[in-house]
Amino acid sequence: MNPEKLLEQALEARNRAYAPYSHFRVGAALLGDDGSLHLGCNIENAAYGPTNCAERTALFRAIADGNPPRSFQAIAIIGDTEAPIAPCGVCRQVLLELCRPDMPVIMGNLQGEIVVMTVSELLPAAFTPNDVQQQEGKQ
Ligand SMILES: O=c1ccn([C@H]2C[C@H](O)[C@@H](CO)O2)c(=O)[nH]1
Ligand SMILES: [Zn+2]
Repeated sequence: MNPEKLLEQALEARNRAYAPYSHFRVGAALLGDDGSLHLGCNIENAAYGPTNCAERTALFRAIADGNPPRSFQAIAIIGDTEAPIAPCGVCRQVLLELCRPDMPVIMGNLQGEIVVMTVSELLPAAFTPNDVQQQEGKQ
């Protein structure tokens, strides 16, 4: 699937956003290695903190549906931003955990602008799953 088509799917997912506090709607579409599609939207909460971003909704949904970590081809994200929307820091850390570091993150906005960066480009000098696994080896 090309980046534009995956962004179209993310735009569909954006319609499902539950954002009564910020009114800022975000959609995400995660493409599996097997061609499966996993949609996510942001889901807000009156207590604010429990809010889940569109990216994490798509990722957690895919994992819960039985897709193994790092079995994804790409994720597209769309929001009504001036420049193509960039994932928040928490989502970057989750992307690094559950996706391959060279996986493309396709970022878009409603004007049709697109920026593509890899997961590791979005979170340089990261704390990684490997750092914890090395500690396990010392015990
Ligand atoms: O990349 C982003 C940035 C923000 N949000 C959501 C969180 C919150 O519901 C609203 C405003 O930050 O947008 C996302 O879902 N993804
Ligand atoms: Zn986020």
